[in-house]
Amino acid sequence: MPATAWNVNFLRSPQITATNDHSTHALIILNQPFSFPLLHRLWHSTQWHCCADGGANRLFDSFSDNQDRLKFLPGLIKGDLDSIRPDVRQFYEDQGVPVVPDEDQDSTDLMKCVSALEEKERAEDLAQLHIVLLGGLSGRLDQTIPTLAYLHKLRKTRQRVFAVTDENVAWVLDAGEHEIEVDHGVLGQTCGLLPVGIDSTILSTSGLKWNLTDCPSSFDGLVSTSNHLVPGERVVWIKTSQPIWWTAELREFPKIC
Ligand SMILES: Nc1ncnc2c1ncn2[C@@H]1O[C@H](COP(=O)(O)OP(=O)(O)OP(=O)(O)O)[C@@H](O)[C@H]1O
Ligand SMILES: Cc1ncc(C[n+]2csc(CCO)c2C)c(N)n1
Repeated sequence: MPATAWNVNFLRSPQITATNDHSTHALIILNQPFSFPLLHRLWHSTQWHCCADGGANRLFDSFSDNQDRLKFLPGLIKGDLDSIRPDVRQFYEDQGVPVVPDEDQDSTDLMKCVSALEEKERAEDLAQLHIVLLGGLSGRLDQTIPTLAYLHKLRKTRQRVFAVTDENVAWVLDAGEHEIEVDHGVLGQTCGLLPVGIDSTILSTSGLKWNLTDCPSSFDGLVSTSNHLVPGERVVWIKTSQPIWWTAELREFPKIC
């Protein structure tokens, strides 16, 4: 099997990459803090925008006036709607944004948004969009670990699902070989390979400061944390016998005036 190629071009400045193909990604905004530069960048590199319940409050609060708010209207707000504020709900409903309640108490608001995306893909006969989650890696542990678990499950049915915060971009690498294109303008130095949700894996890598060769990794043994990308290296190669979480540090994006 050839190595799976990965890039995080959706995090690059649209000015740098006119080739940024925003028509292939969906953004799901979760209820966790994020900076405006990160939102701005992700918004413009994604085609469909969905807020998971209280994620709508975060989007709304990213702007000081309605004129700017109107430039960032999501395609959908979905969840059990116990977190969205009444004023935020009213504002988006007035703009014609569908605010869809789903009372299911066995699935999270994130899961409800992914189901909505899948319904949209079916209804519009779309090719699968790559999913970008804004948030989901920090905050309450009983929300964070389910995000880690959910992306493990999604890898079986979705091609690409990324979780992005101001500090990290992370995703699950399936068993096999991967080549990650490293954009040093977007990614910081630090990265990790985290054996979450598996008993153990056998890892080999190149392009990192601390490389591994056929090395077992597990919670009982080695976890590659605080590893480094090597300046000048354009590709990280990873071979893993089991799915593994890959995480890389993000550089701070420039302020938007
Ligand atoms: N404190 C948190 N820490 C980490 N992630 C969070 C946190 N709060 C919310 N999220 C993420 O944002 C999504 C929307 O959250 P929201 O606050 O609207 O609803 P919730 O009622 O707390 O979450 P849920 O209904 O999904 O259990 C959640 O599904 C979860 O993925
Ligand atoms: C074993 C088990 N644990 C917790 C919940 C609660 N729960 C999980 S997702 C969700 C919806 C939140 O919007 C709620 C309330 C459950 N159903 N089953």
